[in-house]
Amino acid sequence: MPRPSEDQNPGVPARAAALRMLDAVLRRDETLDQAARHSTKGLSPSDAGLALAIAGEVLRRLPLLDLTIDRAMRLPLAEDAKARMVLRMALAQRIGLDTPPHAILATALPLVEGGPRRLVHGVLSNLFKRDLPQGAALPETVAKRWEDTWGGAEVKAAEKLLAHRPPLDLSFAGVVPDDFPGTSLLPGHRRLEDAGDVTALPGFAEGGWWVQDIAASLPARLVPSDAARVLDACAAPGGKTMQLAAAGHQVTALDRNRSRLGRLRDNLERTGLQAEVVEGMLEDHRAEPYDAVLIDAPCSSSGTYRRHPEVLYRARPRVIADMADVQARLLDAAVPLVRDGGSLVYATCSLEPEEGELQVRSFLKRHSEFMLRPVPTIGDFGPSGDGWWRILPTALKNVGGCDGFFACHLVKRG
Ligand SMILES: C[S@@+](CC[C@H](N)C(=O)[O-])C[C@H]1O[C@@H](n2cnc3c(N)ncnc32)[C@H](O)[C@@H]1O
Repeated sequence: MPRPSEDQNPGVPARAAALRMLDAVLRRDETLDQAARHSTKGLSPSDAGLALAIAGEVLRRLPLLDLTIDRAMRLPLAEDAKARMVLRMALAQRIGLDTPPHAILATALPLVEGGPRRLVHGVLSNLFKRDLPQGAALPETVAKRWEDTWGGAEVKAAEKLLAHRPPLDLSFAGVVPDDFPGTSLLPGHRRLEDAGDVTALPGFAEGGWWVQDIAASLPARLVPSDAARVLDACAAPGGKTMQLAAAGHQVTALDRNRSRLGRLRDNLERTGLQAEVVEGMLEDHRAEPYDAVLIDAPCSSSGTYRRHPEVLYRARPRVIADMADVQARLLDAAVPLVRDGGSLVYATCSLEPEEGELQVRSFLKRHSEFMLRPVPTIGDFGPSGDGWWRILPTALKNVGGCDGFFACHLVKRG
């Protein structure tokens, strides 16, 4: 995409970067993080942060923004028109970031220089005089899928959570200091609203804690405390490896992705925790059977919609089906790596039954040597279905919610 003349207003480069990011996410299927890496090159950290925030606000509200735009147009605007994206960004800044109308206009119009400038100016001037819809909305296909699977209350809860940036959850390696800010919802956990710069929080340099959504902290809690050797089979960037190491297990952290393993090593170094780090595929991993294997499997990530709203556009049925195939292969590959009587913990940050309930039921049909051990109730999280944790959007809804998640504990008969 050509870069507009960005010297007109100091706020334009951040908006131009947001435009490039949205194009990369919605047309080239990139994640926001991937898109941010190449779209924000050369920007100051604060401009890069602003570009990311604008793109995120658009993705949280896209269906409502389009409805508002379509109602304000006399002639329909093409779905992929640049003017539509500029209008979406302008409305998202007004609604989600409270940017003043004059600042929005001054930075939006240069993006359509030599194009439909008058149209964009007219539509925005008109819309800024009206009440704009404040909420967020799931794409229609996702809302329908989740309503069919989980019911309308879960869709409503998801849309409510999506409208706000989520609180920050921290997991602690040891006892949480009494004077540490925030609210504790589980042992070893603190939740902070508007945490700001995490590196400025007490204990960052000492590595006593790391950022981890509370739902993502559940699977490692299923590994029995007496499991000596534990394989974290899809380990990077290491949230669960750190939990397991902090709980005293002897952990092998395996992952196929070298750069993500680099982040895992950095995390271990910062927290001073120990694990054997192995780069490789679970399918090729050969070792003495472990007391427990944790598979935090790659998935559609649809449960992370609050922090990564682009998953709502990327987690299409084809992607879900492909990831379910990968997960089945990983589960099968783990079977010989679990000792008799040992544990296999399976988890995904997905709200799709194909990556959770259905996956496990079909594994149990293929492997009669395994059985489900019901998960316990800890804090507000209790077992559902056949005895797993199915974490839905209504979970913790009065205290800021959490990621959608699935986790279960399988035991190999001894
Ligand atoms: C959901 S992420 C894991 C997150 C991690 N457990 C944590 O808590 O930070 C899934 C990981 O699986 C890894 N992965 C995917 N296929 C794999 C395979 N066949 N063998 C090993 N790792 C794999 C990916 O590289 C990715 O890092």
